[in-house]
Amino acid sequence: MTSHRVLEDWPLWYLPDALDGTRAWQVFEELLALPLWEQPDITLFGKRHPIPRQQIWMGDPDAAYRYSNQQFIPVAWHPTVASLRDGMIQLARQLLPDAPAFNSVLLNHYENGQHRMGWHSDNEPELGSKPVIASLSLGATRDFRLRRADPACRTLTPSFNIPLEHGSVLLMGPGVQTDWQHSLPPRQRHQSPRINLTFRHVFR
Ligand SMILES: O=C(O)CCC(=O)C(=O)O
Ligand SMILES: [Fe+2]
Repeated sequence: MTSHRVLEDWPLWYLPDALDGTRAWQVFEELLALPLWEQPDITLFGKRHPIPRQQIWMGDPDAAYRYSNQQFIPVAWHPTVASLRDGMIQLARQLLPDAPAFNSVLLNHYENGQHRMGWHSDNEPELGSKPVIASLSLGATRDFRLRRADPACRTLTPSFNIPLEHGSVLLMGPGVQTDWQHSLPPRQRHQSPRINLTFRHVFR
């Protein structure tokens, strides 16, 4: 499998053909049809807004997760997602032999180019101090943007985009969530849907 090391000093890899294209489209259609997608409200500066995307938390029953001040109890593993999880654990361990077994996944559905995700790091305490996250992308290619978490570092290390293609995996290893932030900026001209799955290990 092809893997590109994205950064010299951090364990970040891009694997463009992690999932075979035909299987990836089958999975995409299957996940798109799940009756589980939700668009919860978040509170920003005291005002409630629906999040600009749809999501599903899936995982082991005790892998509860806090996100944007809300507690999410994961829904049970869908068999297709469980089999993707097993593949992602194997893949992660090829590059990071100590990678933990993923026990939860956040699925995001970006219906069109207006759907997006703002700057953040996945550094919630339940992910531990050295999170390993495998991010699988399906459907439309969208730019994933990275910038240094410390604003003082941003002049020396500029922000950059990685276009995440259908069937690709971005593997983020220890340190990436500490030193970097990421976002999925809106792209007005992109109208087709995308699904992203970030496999995580939640400590409990
Ligand atoms: O959709 C993406 O590629 C990013 C998703 C993400 O950053 C997250 O779920 O934490
Ligand atoms: Fe993230």
